[in-house]
Amino acid sequence: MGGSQDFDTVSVSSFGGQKEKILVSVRLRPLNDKERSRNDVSDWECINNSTIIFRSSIPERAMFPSAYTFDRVFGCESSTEQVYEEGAKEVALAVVSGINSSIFAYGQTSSGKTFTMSGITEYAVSDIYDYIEKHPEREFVLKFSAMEIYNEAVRDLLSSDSTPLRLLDDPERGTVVERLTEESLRDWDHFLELLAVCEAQRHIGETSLNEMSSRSHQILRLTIESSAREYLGPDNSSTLTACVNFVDLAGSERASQTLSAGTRLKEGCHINRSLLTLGTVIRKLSKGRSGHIPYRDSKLTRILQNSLGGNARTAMICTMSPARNHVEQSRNTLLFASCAKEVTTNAQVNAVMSDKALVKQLQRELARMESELRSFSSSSLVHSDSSALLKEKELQIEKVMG
Ligand SMILES: Nc1ncnc2c1ncn2[C@@H]1O[C@H](COP(=O)(O)OP(=O)(O)OP(=O)(O)O)[C@@H](O)[C@H]1O
Repeated sequence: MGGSQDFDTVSVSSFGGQKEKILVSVRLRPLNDKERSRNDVSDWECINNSTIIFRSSIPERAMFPSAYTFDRVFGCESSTEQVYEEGAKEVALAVVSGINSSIFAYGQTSSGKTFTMSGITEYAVSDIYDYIEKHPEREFVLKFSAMEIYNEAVRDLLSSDSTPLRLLDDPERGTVVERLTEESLRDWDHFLELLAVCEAQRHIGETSLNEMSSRSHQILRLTIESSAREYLGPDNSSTLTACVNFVDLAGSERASQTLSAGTRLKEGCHINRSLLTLGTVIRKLSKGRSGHIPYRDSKLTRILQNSLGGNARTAMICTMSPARNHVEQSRNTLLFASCAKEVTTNAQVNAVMSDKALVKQLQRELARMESELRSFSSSSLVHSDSSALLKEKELQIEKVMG
């Protein structure tokens, strides 16, 4: 297997920040055999590209809202490819331009999260390879890692060692998962091989741990670094780096109830803390940024802090069953989705500068300041300010070279 994530000797700077809302879609799956066999009926219908309505003749349901609007809604006839094209592609592919991105699947158990997310992951990585092929002037390095969070323990899905991994705080990169395997991707086939490894690792979990599939979160992460193959002058010497996360969340039944009522926080040992915290974080962010946002209360929200209101573009696909029997869960999913669409992120282009490029840039700044100092030497105030700045730049160069 590949090496683990290390702290690089590069500095990351972000520029070109753009505020935008999380792209929120809802996907309705068809009734499944089990639902049909118990004569369950479908209560939901997508009436156009962005509105889903509740159609029920039951009078006590009339008090609930009956129409919900999102960026996109997909009815049961929609293919995963369509969901990808219209609900995830633009966000996922931002990664090739140095912008972090995340695609989440949220919904109750067996609503179609894994079905949707595994398709989206493959379509996105295939498009990324297409993009790379069309840009021979740049050199791309792809790294893949995969983790699972179960009962607040983070596990490496590319390693047979199931020891929980620790989270560390890095001043530049935020939360880092210590010793997480990072495989350099050779090609598409290698990617499929690694997906199979993840699936097998998850499978072991499912048989040994009760309800693992719907109680755990899976994060597949592709990190892409790119730089121009030819030297195009000092201003183009930076490398772009960003990652895209494909997040298949735990089943939202139970946890989502706190989002609506805020009262069922104490569900004893069955609480999925990460999912509860995700609900709280999304609810608080949807009301604006005032007050404390409890990212640090769970592993999931710590690891994905940037994707939740930070430096990233984010798409959320909320999956639901159309069955009347699941109406409460479906409403909770729609409530979560409604909060998510109010959340704003601030995606930026991440440029990594090598030590060599950094020294060059500092030397250029130093030369500029020296010439400024000469022309303003008559003013003692400017002189003392500039001298201090010069000293600071010199120290920076010494530190980088040293
Ligand atoms: N849009 C869809 N069209 C056809 N079949 C679907 C669709 N969505 C889900 N399914 C089927 O429904 C079943 C449950 O889907 P899936 O495993 O993706 O659910 P899930 O939300 O990931 O569940 P869990 O939380 O338990 O892991 C699978 O057999 C899947 O193939």
